[in-house]
Order: sequence, then structure tokens, then C-alpha cells
Amino acid sequence: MIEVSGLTKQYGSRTVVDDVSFALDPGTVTGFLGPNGAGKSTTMRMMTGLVPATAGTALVDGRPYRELPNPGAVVGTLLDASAVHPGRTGRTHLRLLASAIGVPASRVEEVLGLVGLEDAARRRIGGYSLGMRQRLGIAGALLADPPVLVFDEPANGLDPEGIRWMRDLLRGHAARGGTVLLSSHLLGEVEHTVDRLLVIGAGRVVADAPVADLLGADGTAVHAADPAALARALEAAGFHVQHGADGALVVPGADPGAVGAVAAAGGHVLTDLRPVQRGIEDLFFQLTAAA
Ligand SMILES: Nc1ncnc2c1ncn2[C@@H]1O[C@H](COP(=O)(O)OP(=O)(O)OP(=O)(O)O)[C@@H](O)[C@H]1O
Repeated sequence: MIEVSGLTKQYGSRTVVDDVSFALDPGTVTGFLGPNGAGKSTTMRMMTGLVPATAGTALVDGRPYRELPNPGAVVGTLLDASAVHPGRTGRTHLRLLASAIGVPASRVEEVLGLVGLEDAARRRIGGYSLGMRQRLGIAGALLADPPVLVFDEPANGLDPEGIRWMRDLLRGHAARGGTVLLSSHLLGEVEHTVDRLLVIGAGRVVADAPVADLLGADGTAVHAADPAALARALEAAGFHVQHGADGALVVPGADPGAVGAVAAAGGHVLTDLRPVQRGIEDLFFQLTAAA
């Protein structure tokens, strides 16, 4: 559906997106993560023809976005929610968009309902909150019910209820066979929304894998009746032991079975033994620190 290959952007002598390649498949939500300035927006803008690429290609159904007969019907974009006329009402804004992409006006009422803006539709956009503007931007992206959604920071300005609503919307879209790319710096939010993570640091892809692979267990936490004795036994067995909260011993990189075996061999009484999940934030900092 979407094939990005060797995508590169230079501004003067600065390379802000550097040889980025990835593929997005129908039925998946991909989270595009990276620190500020990593190149997420620029990549999404190149994918949708808003910014010319210095090198590389981004193909939607085998063609560059700008060569699609009706791009809005194929890719719904949310790239700059503030780029709307503040004097227009939400409904007028959507009606103009609808006519530009050949969508009947009746669909405007449907998307207003979908994003929960029915009551605000008659008000001028200039008086909308940031979250309402995001909802309006999402309504615009959904007008033609396109199979692909490319959303830059869609959670911006949304309250927790709005973030949950957006998560359900994007998951529902993928469940119906759609393809979703969303960028975010709200790492905890992305963790529960996406199937895949595409992580970018300083313009380069530093990880591209299913969430489960990237966020797997990363060590063991253990409580023992005699923690000092267990720590000595684990170190004697070659493990590196750290002291965690509440008297827990944390053994990075070890699975619970290996820690349990050392304890059993030495006759140590354990009161708790569990894998330590690597959080998305840890992963993010590990991956991007080197970039
Ligand atoms: N028009 C431009 N001219 C020069 N430099 C630019 C331009 N647009 C973006 N950049 C630079 O490119 C780099 C990547 O910016 P980009 O907005 O793509 O990052 P991002 O990952 O989306 O960051 P954020 O999370 O802050 O939005 C930044 O250093 C930015 O300053």
C-alpha cells in the first residue's frame, strides 16, 4: 500500500531526513516516534507531496501521492490542524473540502458526527479549542473514507477522553483493512494504539518492528527472604544485580527461570519473581540516544 524508499531531505547542507525506507501494510497502525526535530513531519510531508524530496520515493499504491487521480480519496492527512481559515465555520470548511475532493455534502454531517463536532459545526473555527481543531482536521481527513490515514501528532490538544476516542477510531480503521501512520511524542499513548513502531532519530530509522518485539521483557525483578544472600548467589553465578525499590533485586537481561534456578540451587526462599517489562520510554531513549 505505502512504500517509502531511500527518502531523503536536505535543507542547505543539513540532511534532516536521511535515507528513510519502510513499508506500511493494510490492517496495521504504525506509530512514528522520534524526538523533536527527528524528521517525522518532514517525512510525512514528503510522503504526501507537500515538500519535495531531495532523493528517494514514497509510493501509494505504486504511484507518488501527487500522481494519484484523487489523492484525498486514497490518503487522509492530518498534517497541520491550524492551517484552516479562522473566519469559516467548521461545517463550511468541511463542505469546501468535500466539494474539492468530490464528496457529497451529506458526508459532511456524517463526519461531524463521527468526530463529535455536531454542536460546534455552526461556530467559527477561530473560536475552536486546539482539541476541536484536531477533531475538525480528523473530520476532513475522513471525508472520503480513504483507506490510508497519515496523521501527524493527532493527539495534540485532545483530552484523555479524546485520546481514547482517537485510539478507537484508528484501531477501527485498521480493523476494516485500513492503513494508518501516526506520529506522536506521547509515547504511552502510542504503546496501546499501534501494532508497529517506526522510530526515527536525527533523520534516520533506528527501529522498525512490531511493538511486542520492541517492548518485550528485559530482565527479572525478584524479592527474597534474604536478599543480600540471594544477591551474592546471583553474582557468583555471573549475573549483574541491581537494587530496586522495596528491597527488590533487579537482574537486567536475565529471564525469571534463570534467576529462579539460582535461587533453588542455593535454597533461597523467594517471595516474588517476575519479568521486568521494558517500557516504551526506556526503549525510545535507548534507541535514539545513539542517533
Ligand atoms: N522548511 C525548513 N527549512 C529548514 N529546516 C527545516 C524546515 N522544515 C523542517 N526543518 C528542520 O528539519 C528538522 C526536522 O523537522 P521535523 O519537523 O520533520 O521534525 P519532527 O520529527 O516532526 O519534530 P517535531 O516532533 O518537533 O514536530 C528540524 O531540525 C527542522 O528544524
